[in-house]
Amino acid sequence: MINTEFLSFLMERIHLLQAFLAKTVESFQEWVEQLKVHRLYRQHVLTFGCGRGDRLAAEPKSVNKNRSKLTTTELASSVKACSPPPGMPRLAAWIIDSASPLDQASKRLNQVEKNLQQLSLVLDQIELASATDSELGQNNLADGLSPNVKKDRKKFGLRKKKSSGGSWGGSKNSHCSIDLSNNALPPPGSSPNKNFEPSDASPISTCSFSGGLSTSPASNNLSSSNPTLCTLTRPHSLSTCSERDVPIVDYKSSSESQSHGDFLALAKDVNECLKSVLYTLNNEKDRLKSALESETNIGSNSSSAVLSSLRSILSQTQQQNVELRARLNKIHEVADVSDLTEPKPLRPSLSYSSSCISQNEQFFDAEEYLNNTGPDTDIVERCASGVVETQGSDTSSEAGSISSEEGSLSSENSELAPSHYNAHNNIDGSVSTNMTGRRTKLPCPRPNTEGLSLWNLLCKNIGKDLSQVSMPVALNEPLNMLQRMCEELEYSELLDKAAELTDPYERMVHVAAFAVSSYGSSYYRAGSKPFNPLLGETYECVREDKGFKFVAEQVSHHPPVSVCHADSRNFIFWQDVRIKTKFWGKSMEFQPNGFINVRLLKPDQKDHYRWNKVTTCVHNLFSGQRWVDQYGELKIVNVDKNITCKLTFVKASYWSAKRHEVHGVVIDENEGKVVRKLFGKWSEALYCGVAPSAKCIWRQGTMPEDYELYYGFTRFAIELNELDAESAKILPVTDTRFRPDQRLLEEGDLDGAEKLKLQLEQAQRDRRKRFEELGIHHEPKWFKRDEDNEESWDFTNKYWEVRKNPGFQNISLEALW
Ligand SMILES: CC(C)CCC[C@@H](C)[C@H]1CC[C@H]2[C@@H]3CC=C4C[C@@H](O)CC[C@]4(C)[C@H]3CC[C@]12C
Repeated sequence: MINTEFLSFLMERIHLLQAFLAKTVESFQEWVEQLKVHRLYRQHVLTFGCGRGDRLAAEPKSVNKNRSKLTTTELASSVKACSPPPGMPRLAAWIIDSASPLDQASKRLNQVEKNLQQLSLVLDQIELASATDSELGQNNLADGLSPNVKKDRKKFGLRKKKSSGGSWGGSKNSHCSIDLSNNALPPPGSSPNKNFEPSDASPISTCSFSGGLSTSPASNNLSSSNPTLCTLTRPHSLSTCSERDVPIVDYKSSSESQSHGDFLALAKDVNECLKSVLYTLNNEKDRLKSALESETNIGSNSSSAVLSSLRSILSQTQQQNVELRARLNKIHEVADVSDLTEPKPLRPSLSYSSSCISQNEQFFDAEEYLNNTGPDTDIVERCASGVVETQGSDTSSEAGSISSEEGSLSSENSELAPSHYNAHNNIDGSVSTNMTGRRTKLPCPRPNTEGLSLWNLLCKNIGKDLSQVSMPVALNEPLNMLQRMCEELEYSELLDKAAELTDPYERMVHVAAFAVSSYGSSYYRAGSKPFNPLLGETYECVREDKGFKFVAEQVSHHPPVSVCHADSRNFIFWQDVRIKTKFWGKSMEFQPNGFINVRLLKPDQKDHYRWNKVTTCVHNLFSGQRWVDQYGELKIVNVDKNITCKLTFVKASYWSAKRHEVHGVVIDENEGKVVRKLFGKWSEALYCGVAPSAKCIWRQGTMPEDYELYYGFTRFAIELNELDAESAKILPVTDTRFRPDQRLLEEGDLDGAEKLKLQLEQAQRDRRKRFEELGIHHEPKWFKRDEDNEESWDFTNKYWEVRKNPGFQNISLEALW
């Protein structure tokens, strides 16, 4: 009775165990699958990098599906194929190392499942036997086993076990010891190596078997229903497992007792296997945990290493910066600029460009000395609003910088103005100045001209002379044509250098570089046009640092003609500019007529150079991205020495990537041979000779900070319209610096500028009318027509005489505004 109870109890436990195991196996296998996928993903990451790893990670389902079809061996071999290189992260190493134990554990669980099925069959047998025993009350064979069972037991290596006390007998009440409790297992979280060691060093080898037995008809059924079981063998390792802790149930030489023996052997196997699996899992869990921890540490360590190296680089750079500043200050202190002081003592000058020719000056960056006061947001907002109208176009001049191989600089200084007063300071009252007191920034950035329809304007004026068409002031830059002519002297050092040279060819080379340099800054100025000067308007620029004084006057309104004259110890420069404009639809061409003249004063007075201007073209008129091109032939003639220089400005072509190219030759016309070769870019530099040994004669200077926001002005251009208190007392009222609409534009007051501009233009028309009615012909104040050449204008030098004595304040000048 007890026996039956015990059996049913056992049955119940086994079913429970089976159900539990079925679930466990299922979820374990699921987990193993997931792990496999993850392992593969990590392998991909290791092999191909994160990009592909991510891709894999993005398709976990498909990977999972595909991968689940792989056998464990395939997986293991694929893992081996991608073995991590030495020094790879611990996590990666774990992924690869864990492949084999986990696969084994998975196999073992499968086995356990099968064993449980066997157990249940054996139990059925036992039940059957005990029922038969009790019902028929008869014993079977003497040893309690059928011949078949005996055979099978031999075959599978199963044998009866003795109890721990050595007795073969035992109580029927003895417990079956399929120990599912955790007692024999390591406590959670403990290291399996320390706390739990299976009998064999390798948990895999301990129980890598599959059990299978049958003696009874039931087991025969089993064999036939599951043929694999018949072929399964029990390895010797089982004996290792089964030597210990086997609970003995003593049955008196009956088939039942033998079945019990089988049952116990199987149960013990299951127990050992489960222990081993648990061990493996715990082991792997711990290893995974420590791998993860170490990787996290490595990650944080490496990022902190990067941070600390960045910090040290930063501190080094700061140190270098401090040293550089100190050096610059020293340079500045010892810089000798006295030799530039002619009429009055000269203040230290600041550089504008990348290089210059002067020997005893050194380059230092004006920005180091900034007071740094930019326009505030208020001004910017004002700039962005309002659209005004302006008039016509014109010529102007620009300059870049010079360079020589020795390294040089171009510099500027102020006109003796001791105070930094600017009659039209920044709106917020601040002035950004450099060391000499000259400003380094315009008071306001260029207004936003989006939405300005140039197209409508041009359509309305088709057929008209565009120089006479009034254009919105928003299209203007706060400089006029007279000032742009002065801008051509930015690289006047080239002329100083030319004057020093005794070789006439070299002198020509430097004059040619000066001619090219005047186009340099126009590269940045496609966006806006200079103001048209009013008739009688003048502009003077005294640059003691550069050693020249310049004066210009608007001598004609119809057609607009601007003339200028500059004096220096080393040269005289003069030119008259009339611009012919052609509108081509999307682009506009400007052809300045007239000549530019330079006379080098050293070593003799007979070195006169004259040249024409090439065509300037503004492309993409109606889109924001206007760009400038220069093309044509520029011929410089040395009138006195019969030496010429022919320069070609190559037109930008759709078919070529080359832009802004200039090349040319210096020809000794007396001998009819090329004596020098020149090449370069008008926006960059001009070289003499043959590459790669060519010598750089001129290089465009660096642009100031935020130049795009400030009309693309160079530092030299920024200073041209500056008005300080002292100059304000000296200058004639006709000087451009007093022109109010241009000043308002500079300050960002578009509405005010527009209104004033219209008023001034109207006043000019009225004046003209009045003069015509009175029969008075306008006579330029400071220039007179060349008697031999109607088109040409001579400077009378009266301007400087009157300036000196009695002073412009003491003579009456026509009020233009
Ligand atoms: C519709 C608008 C925006 C057109 C703008 C036209 C501007 C960019 C044009 C008009 C007249 C042109 C100037 C004409 C003459 C000279 C003299 C030369 O030695 C250098 C280039 C320079 C100074 C040109 C620069 C570009 C220029 C200023």
